[in-house]
Amino acid sequence: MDNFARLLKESWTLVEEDRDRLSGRFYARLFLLDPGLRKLFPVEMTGQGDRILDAIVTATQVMDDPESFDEYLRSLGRDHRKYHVDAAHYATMGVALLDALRSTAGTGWNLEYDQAWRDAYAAITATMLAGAESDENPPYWHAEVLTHERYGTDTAVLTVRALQHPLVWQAGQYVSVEVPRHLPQVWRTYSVANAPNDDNVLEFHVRTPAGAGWVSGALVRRTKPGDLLRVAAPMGSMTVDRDSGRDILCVAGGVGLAPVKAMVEELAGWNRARWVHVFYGARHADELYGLAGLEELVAAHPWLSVTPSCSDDPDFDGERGDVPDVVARYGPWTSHDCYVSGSAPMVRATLRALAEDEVPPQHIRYDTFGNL
Ligand SMILES: NC(=O)C1=CN([C@@H]2O[C@H](COP(=O)(O)OP(=O)(O)OC[C@H]3O[C@@H](n4cnc5c(N)ncnc54)[C@H](O)[C@@H]3O)[C@@H](O)[C@H]2O)C=CC1
Repeated sequence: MDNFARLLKESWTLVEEDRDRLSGRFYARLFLLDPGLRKLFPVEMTGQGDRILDAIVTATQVMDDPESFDEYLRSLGRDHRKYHVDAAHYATMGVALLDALRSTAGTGWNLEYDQAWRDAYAAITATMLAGAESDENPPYWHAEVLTHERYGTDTAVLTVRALQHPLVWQAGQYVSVEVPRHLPQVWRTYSVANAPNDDNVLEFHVRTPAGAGWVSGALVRRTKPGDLLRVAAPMGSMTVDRDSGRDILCVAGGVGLAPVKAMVEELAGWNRARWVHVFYGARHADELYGLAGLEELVAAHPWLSVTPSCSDDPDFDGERGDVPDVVARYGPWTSHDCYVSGSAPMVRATLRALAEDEVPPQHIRYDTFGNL
């Protein structure tokens, strides 16, 4: 690790235990510097602060990996067009961030850290702005809800049509979604659950355990056909490597099935020679909402196999246990390309199982929603 990356990581340890205070100070300073910025943020700010800081912190922590750094930031810049942020806003946010870091870190902070964060922030925003400027798409698409199906009390599968412009994504990517009617200016990310198509139709799988997740709650319980959503730029690097001849392992937990389904649908358009194994885990059998659809794909494609499993259902007539353990039982996976999608603990456990199996890390792809 070079000195610059070391300074960023080291200085972050001074504030990381104090995220709430850092976030509070960042916003207080930001709105003092430019009260006009307040209107770019949702009325209710709970949780919002962490999202922006998360993005900046993730960026500083991957600075020693320039390739992923560059693509991550360019897509973040494209995505941030939905907030209508411009170069002047980024400059003001930089001042607020440095002030918040200094005052939260206290006496441990020094001039070297200060300079490292200034340089990092300048590099981050330059790349984000370059990403935003190179994007010819609108900042977001209006999207009409076409269908909305509920599975149990907390899961929904919905399809939407992006209206004003072709929306180009790659199977496995995710987009942020806003429900303007119920929660203006609050955006959350969802994986697109179908392969790219000429009809501009996107499918989403949403689950919201009781009481959690405002946007997911609105999408599951309050959204209906005809409603208008907003969808922003596609992001994420969990996409099928078409140049690889390796067979494929997909591990999906719950609604983590969404990107896996999109990838399998896309593979159906061209794959002939690669075996594809999907492991699909839920807690209870009645939560395997996507199984019937997967079985239809299995019937149509001889290269596809699907193994469902349940972790908390003693009556389930199939594999039982946490999905990473089930995957480990079926190994070795050393010669496969592996794709993992689900909650952070499930992804972590799967990465551990694959590491024990000695799968080379460069053959594993996943996107993190939340800290791994
Ligand atoms: N691209 C991605 O990575 C995507 C991720 N997601 C995330 O997937 C998650 C899905 O949540 P739910 O539908 O509620 O599914 P869930 O949390 O009920 O997960 C069910 C499956 O995950 C396994 N699992 C859960 N916790 C585990 C642990 N600690 N260790 C090992 N295995 C564990 C269970 O064995 C079961 O097979 C959400 O957090 C969502 O944000 C959703 C869509 C795409």
